[in-house]
Amino acid sequence: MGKSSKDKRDIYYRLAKEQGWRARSAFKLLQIDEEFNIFQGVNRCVDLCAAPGSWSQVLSKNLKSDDPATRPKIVAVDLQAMAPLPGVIQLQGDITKRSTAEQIVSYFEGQLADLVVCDGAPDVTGLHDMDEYIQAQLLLAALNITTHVLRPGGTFVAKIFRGKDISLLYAQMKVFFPVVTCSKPRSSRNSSIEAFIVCQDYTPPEGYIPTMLNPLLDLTYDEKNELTGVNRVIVPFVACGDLSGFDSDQTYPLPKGDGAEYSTLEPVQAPIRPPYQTYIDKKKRNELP
Ligand SMILES: C[S@@+](CC[C@H](N)C(=O)[O-])C[C@H]1O[C@@H](n2cnc3c(N)ncnc32)[C@H](O)[C@@H]1O
Repeated sequence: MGKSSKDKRDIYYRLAKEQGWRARSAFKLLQIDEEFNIFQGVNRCVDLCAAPGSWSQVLSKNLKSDDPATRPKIVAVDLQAMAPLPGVIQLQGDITKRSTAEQIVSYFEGQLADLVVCDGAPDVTGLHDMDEYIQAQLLLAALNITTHVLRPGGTFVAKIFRGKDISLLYAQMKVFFPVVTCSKPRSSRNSSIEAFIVCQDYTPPEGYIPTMLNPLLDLTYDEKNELTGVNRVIVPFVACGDLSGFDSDQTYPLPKGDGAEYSTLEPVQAPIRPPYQTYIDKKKRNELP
């Protein structure tokens, strides 16, 4: 018997079949709620990376609106289409794209969500560093959208991979949420580095203006749309490295591929490292433009 067929027969897989959940992941959200009570008082919710839709099912069944005349509003987003669910508005799109984020924001028509959940996972490549990196990018895209739609005091729950850079992600979440907890539901396989961060009491930094511009994720920003205020961080730029052999009053393009110009400072007496040595040799032989 192959490993995958054995895995599929675990208790949560069978329970999901019996109880009509679209995926065994439903139990992860249910168990997170058991521990953190995240559904209480939620009238509006966003389910990011929602397909095939078991988390949306859980939300649709468990959220109870304050006003019995209205259903809680749930917006579900995924790259893939998913079968319709009662009371769930679906949006097919990529959460790392600005246009998708804008559509989600527009669904809320100025009202803010009480809860944002994200069970996003890339197609795993098996290259752990790559998988962790893409997972972190999804998480940051989810956080970016969250800063637009979550009400102060609201909750954000997202899947993470507990890799070696996880403390950096925790630090990024702590900028926006005073209470950040890492949770591993029983239904999440022990063999997986998957876990969930439960970020509570959304409190953006004073003066923080949510922006769709995230240079990490969407390179379509331009000069007119520059980040401003506390969103704009300027770090010192320091040229370094061995510059011996360069004229102090001229600039030379870097070898092809670097896409930048290289300004010279005072020549320094230091051992010449190989890449520069080649460059300097070429310069001496007048082979450079
Ligand atoms: C583990 S599944 C989610 C399962 C879902 N929570 C459920 O309970 O049915 C991960 C989902 O993330 C989605 N996804 C991955 N990258 C995405 C992206 N950039 N934008 C939107 N969805 C994405 C995939 O299409 C996939 O459906």
